[in-house]
Amino acid sequence: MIIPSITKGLVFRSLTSISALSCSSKRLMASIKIPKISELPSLGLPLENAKRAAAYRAVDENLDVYQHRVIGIGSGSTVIYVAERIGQYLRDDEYRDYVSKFKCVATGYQSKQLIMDNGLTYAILEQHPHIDIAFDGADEIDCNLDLIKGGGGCLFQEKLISTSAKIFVVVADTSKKSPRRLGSHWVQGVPIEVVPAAYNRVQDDLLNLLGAKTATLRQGGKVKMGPVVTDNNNFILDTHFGDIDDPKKLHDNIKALVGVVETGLFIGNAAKAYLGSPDGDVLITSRENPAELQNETIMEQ
Ligand SMILES: O=C[C@H](O)[C@H](O)[C@H](O)COP(=O)(O)O
Repeated sequence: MIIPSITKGLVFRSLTSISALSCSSKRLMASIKIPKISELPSLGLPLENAKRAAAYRAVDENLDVYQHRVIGIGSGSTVIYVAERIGQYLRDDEYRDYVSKFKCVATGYQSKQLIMDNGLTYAILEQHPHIDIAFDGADEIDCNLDLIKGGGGCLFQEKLISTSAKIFVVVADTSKKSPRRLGSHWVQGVPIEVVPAAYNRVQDDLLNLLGAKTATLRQGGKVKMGPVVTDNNNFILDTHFGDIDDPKKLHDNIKALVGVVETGLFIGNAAKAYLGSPDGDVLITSRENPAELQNETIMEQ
């Protein structure tokens, strides 16, 4: 079992050094004590337990309630638990005065909703261009902490937010770990956001100039006839290259094509990744220690 990270994390360490707060506004919202990770009821679905474990640990161990002010909230099904955990801090009297001052910037429509649904303050990057910390999911994570993202179609704004953040923390379940090189797990292909008028031309260039095996215009399927349109009114080409030898070079080559807005290759900007398992264990890798497994034994030391 994982030791409850609330007793290990940044939040707790900071708490020990401050005295209790007083504020009349904190009575406006019903107070809860933040649930300990070790005491959380099962969500009934192993994958959801894994995602929640990763997200809660990532928040508890990296969010500095007393120092951080601008928070990036990513997209996807795992980051739901990040927003939920930060919302729990907001409802705890110990932290409310600090968390209520957070400005949360979103990577798309879904994350804007998550921010508001959890009672947090939504803000825009134009007003808050310097993000203290950002949390986001990933579709594949390699041993260098390079990522494929954009499975949910949010890659451009995700890159904007994650590269504007001093600390970028990835949250995912362990199935997202790349078995070999990037591209070997997320075989649906690297998502590439393109200007609609250029999608044919970019598709040809990907196949003929950059050696893509497939470059498929993402379709809405049953929920929307025709191509998926991103939050930025663009299209997405899911482009499979097989195992990617040099993700940075491939990213640079794709970006050089006229009509490309952004790629789902996130190279060199994730500081840490939290990968949850259904039993609640969390594998933590960091840029300094890419292969390091910080399991329950290490956490107990
Ligand atoms: O466009 C979507 C994002 O890049 C997501 O962060 C990514 O697809 C991971 O999503 P999930 O947490 O649902 O696996």
